[in-house]
Amino acid sequence: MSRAAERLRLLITHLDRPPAAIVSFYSRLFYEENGFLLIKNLVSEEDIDRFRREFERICRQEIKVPGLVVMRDVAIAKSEFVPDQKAVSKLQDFQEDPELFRYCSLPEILKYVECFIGPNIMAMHTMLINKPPDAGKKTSRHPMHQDLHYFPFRPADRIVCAWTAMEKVSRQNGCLVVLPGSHKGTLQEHDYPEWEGGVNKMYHGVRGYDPQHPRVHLEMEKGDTVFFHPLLIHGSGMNQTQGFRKAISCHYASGDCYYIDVKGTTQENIEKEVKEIAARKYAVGDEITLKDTWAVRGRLVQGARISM
Ligand SMILES: CCCCCCCCCCCCCCCCC(=O)SCCNC(=O)CCNC(=O)[C@H](O)C(C)(C)COP(=O)(O)OP(=O)(O)OC[C@H]1O[C@@H](n2cnc3c(N)ncnc32)[C@H](O)[C@@H]1OP(=O)(O)O
Ligand SMILES: Nc1ncnc2c1ncn2[C@@H]1O[C@H](COP(=O)(O)OP(=O)(O)OP(=O)(O)O)[C@@H](O)[C@H]1O
Ligand SMILES: O=C(O)CCC(=O)C(=O)O
Ligand SMILES: [Fe+2]
Ligand SMILES: [Mg+2]
Repeated sequence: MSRAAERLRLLITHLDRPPAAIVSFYSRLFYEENGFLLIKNLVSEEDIDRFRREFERICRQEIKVPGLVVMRDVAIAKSEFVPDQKAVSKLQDFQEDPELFRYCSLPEILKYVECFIGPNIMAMHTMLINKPPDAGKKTSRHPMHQDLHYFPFRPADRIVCAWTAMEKVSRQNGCLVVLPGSHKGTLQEHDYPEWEGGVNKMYHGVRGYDPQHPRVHLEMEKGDTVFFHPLLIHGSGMNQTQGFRKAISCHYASGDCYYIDVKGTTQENIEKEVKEIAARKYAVGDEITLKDTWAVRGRLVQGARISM
């Protein structure tokens, strides 16, 4: 951290009731310098319990949600056991589930999001991550990556992710691991890591990041929320407990972001995979672009949808 930020931090910790303006200024400075900001106890226990119950209903197949993608861990998918609802490792694209989507509109979340990306706010990508106990092959890990690799829209500074712990997350159950300051770099090349035990579909890892870069493990309590920049290099460790580690997240972009053509860029490989999946799932041809797959999923949650 810069000396300015460190002095502010000391000031805040030494004051009984630090002025809100100082806390805000420090928070913003911390985000600019590190690429993430952790806010403790932001989402209520009651809301999280409701999200959990909705997740369980989906797993039990009591409701069907249009567009929802249910992922199973690759180790479980390839095992001989019949996968039950417990084997769900991730829900993706829950924008058509009103109960889960409530997360994306929570005022306490949007208050921060607005500070980072401005008043026009689109919820672009939603996930509920249910990291399973590792079956022994370390496939529960999420390789280090930059989320911008998946996004064909810009500018990067007008995109932010909110990620809320739905229970205590620790090094034991595979908390987030971040490389502070890595968001100041550019988008790197990503590909599947060469892991012996296999790797989940689309879990690309950043190629050749500096292993000497300091790492921070973000241990969090239920309701704690981290906001992070789409260029921040992050991942998560393996889940060495018997419980399923739960988190809910949304990627927001400003309503006045613009789409880019990823042809000829490092993002070509992910575009190819997304197109293959879209073709299978929606029986569409090659005319569908990466842009289209995002434009249909994005939902306005505040302000105006201008160019997204
Ligand atoms: C409109 C397209 C939507 C997709 C867009 C996704 C964009 C992601 C954006 C992310 C933004 C930011 C954050 C980045 C985070 C990175 C991610 O989380 S991306 C990961 C999300 N992954 C997906 O969305 C993958 C989409 N899902 C699928 O392709 C399929 O569900 C499937 C994983 C291939 C499973 O297919 P399905 O037919 O349902 O399952 P089976 O019939 O049981 O298996 C078929 C085959 O696939 C193997 N398999 C199953 N699960 C996995 C897995 N998790 N990883 C790898 N392989 C898997 C299974 O073993 C079978 O293989 P076999 O050899 O044929 O036996
Ligand atoms: N050999 C490796 N190659 C590439 N990435 C790795 C490797 N080992 C760990 N990572 C990545 O580092 C992050 C943390 O993973 P890991 O499970 O090793 O936890 P850890 O941070 O080393 O904590 P612990 O030491 O408690 O296991 C994950 O994103 C994981 O994918
Ligand atoms: O919850 C996790 O393990 C992190 C997932 C992640 O970084 C992602 O899906 O982009
Ligand atoms: Fe990520
Ligand atoms: Mg390790």
